[in-house]
Amino acid sequence: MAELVIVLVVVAAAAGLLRWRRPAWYWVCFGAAFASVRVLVRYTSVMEACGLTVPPPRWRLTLARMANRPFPEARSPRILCLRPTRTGLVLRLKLRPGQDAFDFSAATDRLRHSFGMYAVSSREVRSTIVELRMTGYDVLDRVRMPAEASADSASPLRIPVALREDGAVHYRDYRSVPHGLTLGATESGKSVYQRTLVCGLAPLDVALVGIDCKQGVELFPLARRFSALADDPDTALELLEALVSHMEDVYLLIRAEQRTSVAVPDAEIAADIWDLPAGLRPTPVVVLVDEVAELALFATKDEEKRRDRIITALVRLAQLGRAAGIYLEICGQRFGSELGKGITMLRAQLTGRTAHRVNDESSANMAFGDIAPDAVLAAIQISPDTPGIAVAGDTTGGWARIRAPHTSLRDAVNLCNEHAHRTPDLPALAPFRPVATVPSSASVPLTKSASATA
Ligand SMILES: Nc1ncnc2c1ncn2[C@@H]1O[C@H](COP(=O)(O)OP(=O)(O)OP(=O)(O)O)[C@@H](O)[C@H]1O
Repeated sequence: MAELVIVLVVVAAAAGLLRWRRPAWYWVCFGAAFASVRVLVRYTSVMEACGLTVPPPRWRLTLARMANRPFPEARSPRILCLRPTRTGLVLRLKLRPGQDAFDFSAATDRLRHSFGMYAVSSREVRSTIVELRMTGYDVLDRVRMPAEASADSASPLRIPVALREDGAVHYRDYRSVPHGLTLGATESGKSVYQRTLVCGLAPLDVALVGIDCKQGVELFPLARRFSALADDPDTALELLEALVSHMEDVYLLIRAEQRTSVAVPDAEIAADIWDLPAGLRPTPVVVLVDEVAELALFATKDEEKRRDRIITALVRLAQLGRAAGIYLEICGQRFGSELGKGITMLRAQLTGRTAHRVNDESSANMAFGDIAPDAVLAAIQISPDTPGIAVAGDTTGGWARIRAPHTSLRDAVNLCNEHAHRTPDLPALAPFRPVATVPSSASVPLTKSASATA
C-alpha cells in the first residue's frame, strides 16, 4: 500500500514537472530517487523471499516467550548505505551472523527480479560487508563513460578504458598490473579496445611504442603521438632489442641513484623508476603489440632465428621491464603453445587478461584457463552481434564483462594529434620515430579500373 502511494506521488510529481523542460541530469536523478525508494520499500520482503534473512537471536525469542509477546521476525542484513549512481544504485549491507558473501552472489538473479532491476552483482568489500551494485538498464548496450572517469594524479598510469556491466568504470592500471594480454577473434573489437587505451594514454606523460604487423593500418594513423613504431617483424626485432638496451640503461641509472648506505632510511632507496626524483625519472614506456602471432610465425630458417630473438626480447621486457617503467600490452587472436617455445613463458608474465569474443574454448583457455576457469565460459558466450564486449580478469582472480566506448579511428587520430607535443624523444628509440609522410599509392590496384568503352 505504502509503495502504491509513493509511486502515485512520484508519477504525479513527474507529470507536473513534464510541462517544464528539465535537463537530462534531472531525469537521471529522478530515476535514481525513484529506484532508491522502490528498493527501500521492498527491502525487507525481498530479503525474506530470497532467503537472505536469519532467525532472531535466542535471547529475543526467550524474552518474547517470557513476556508472552509475538515472536520477533527474521532479521535482514542491515543497510549501511544506499547510493544512487548514474546507472542505478549501490547498496552496502552488513551481514548478520551466519550469513556469507556467497549467499548474496548466489541470489543476485533473484534479487534482480525482485527489485525490478536490469542486473545485480555482489562483491565482498571486507569481512561482514557486502556491496550490491544494481543497474537499471543494459549499460553495455551503448557505452558512455562517466565524465568524472579520468586518469587521476595520485595514480598516474591508471586510465579508464571501459565500462563494467555493473556500471563501474574498468581501469587499466599499469603500475599494479604492468603487462596485459588481449585476445579475441576477428571483428571482436580488439582494435577499438586498443585505440581506447591509446586515447587514454595520449594525454599522459608516457612514451608510446607500437608494433603493428598489419602493415601499420591500426597504429600508423596515430603516429604523431608515438615515439617509435614498427610495421614488420624485422623492424620489430630491432625495436625490441633497442628497448631491451634502453631498459638496461634505466637499470644503471636506478643503480647509480640508489645511494644504499646504512645511514639512509629505507624509503629513500630507489628500487624502480617511481622511487627516483621527478627530475631524474625516465619516461615510462607502454609498448603496444597488435597481432602478436605475426611475430611468432616463421617459414624459413632465417625467420625462425628472427622469431626466437623477438620472443626472447619480449620475455626479457616482460620479466624485467616493470621496474624500468616498460609496460607491455599484447593483442592477438590466439596466444598459446602452438606459436612455439617461449610463448607460454611470456603469457605467464602478462597478468592483465582481457578476452573478446573467441571462436573456441581453447582460445578462451589461453586467456583465463590458468587464472579464472569460470571466465572461460563467459568469454565463449559472447555473441558476435555485440562486438566490443569482453571479459576482463582482475588480479584477485575475479572477472567482469566489460565494453570499451566505440572510439572511431578519426576520434583517436584527432586526440593523438592534439597531444602530439607530449610525445617524448627517447634517444635509444630515435631511429624508429615515425616521420609524417604521405604514403605512396599501393602498387596493386585495389579496384578494377573501368574499361575505356564502359
Ligand atoms: N566497443 C565497441 N562498441 C561498439 N562497436 C564496436 C566496439 N568495438 C568494436 N566494435 C565494432 O566491431 C567492429 C570490429 O572491431 P575491431 O576492428 O576492433 O575488431 P578486431 O578484433 O580488431 O578485428 P580484426 O582482428 O579483424 O582487426 C568495428 O567495425 C566496430 O564498429
